[in-house]
Amino acid sequence: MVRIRNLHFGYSRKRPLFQNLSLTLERGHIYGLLGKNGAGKSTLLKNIVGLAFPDGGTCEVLGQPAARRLPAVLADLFFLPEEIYVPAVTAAKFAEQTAGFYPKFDHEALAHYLGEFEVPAQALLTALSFGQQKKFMIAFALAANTSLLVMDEPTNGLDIPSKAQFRKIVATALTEERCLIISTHQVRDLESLIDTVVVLHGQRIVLNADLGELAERLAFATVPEASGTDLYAEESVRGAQVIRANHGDGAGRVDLELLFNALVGEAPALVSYLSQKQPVHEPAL
Ligand SMILES: Nc1ncnc2c1ncn2[C@@H]1O[C@H](COP(=O)(O)OP(=O)(O)OP(=O)(O)O)[C@@H](O)[C@H]1O
Repeated sequence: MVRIRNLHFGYSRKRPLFQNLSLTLERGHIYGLLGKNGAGKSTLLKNIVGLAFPDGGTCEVLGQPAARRLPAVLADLFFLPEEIYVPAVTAAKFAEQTAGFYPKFDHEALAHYLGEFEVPAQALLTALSFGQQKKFMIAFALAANTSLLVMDEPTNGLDIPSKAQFRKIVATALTEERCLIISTHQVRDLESLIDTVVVLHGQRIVLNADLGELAERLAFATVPEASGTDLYAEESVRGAQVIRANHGDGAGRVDLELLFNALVGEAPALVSYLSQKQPVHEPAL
């Protein structure tokens, strides 16, 4: 679905943002793209949807270079940017005017998602609050039913109940045919939604791993004191939060925030452990 090889990209030649970045994304998955502020998540998504062009390497989507922006590819791809702008029309009018760009658009699904999100369908979009506008656009993006759906920080501006609704609705929208990429720097927003975690750090992808596999290999715990064999430890008010090798104690829950902190903190023991038997699809760690 998305195949990036040795991508080089920078807004200026002096400050490359990506160097030799490789990433493969497949259908039937919800990917969570995590990275610190300024790591380049939005820029990577823009390369994927053909709004930024590689300086080197390749970025292919649906088998075509993304930068060519072929009509057949654009009809099967939806990009929801972080900043949204809506025209002064109702939801129904917007759908009438815009759905035609997406051959698989599902009007019934749009009505259903708007109902779930409690977005008034008869109001002018410009009269909605920012959070309601965002929920409208998320509903529209899901209803477009494209093979590739890319959402940049979709939970920004959503209140707590809406974030839970978001997770529920997105989970029901995934099919074997679709690939969803959701970027965020608010790691907790994606817990219990994504099945694969992708971490962007230091100009490259440092992790692209199935959460189930990670849960089998790693154990996350809060303990009174960290031990020397821990792969990563972080002090907290309740003791030490640690990541340990899971020696067959069954798969638990992956603490995404702790894992993320460890990877962007370049925890050498964890990086070395994960690279012993690669759960990642990229030669990054
Ligand atoms: N149009 C642009 N021109 C020049 N520099 C840019 C442009 N857009 C982004 N940048 C720079 O590229 C870097 C990565 O920005 P980007 O928005 O991709 O990061 P991000 O990981 O999405 O960050 P955040 O989590 O804060 O949204 C930042 O240093 C930013 O200042």
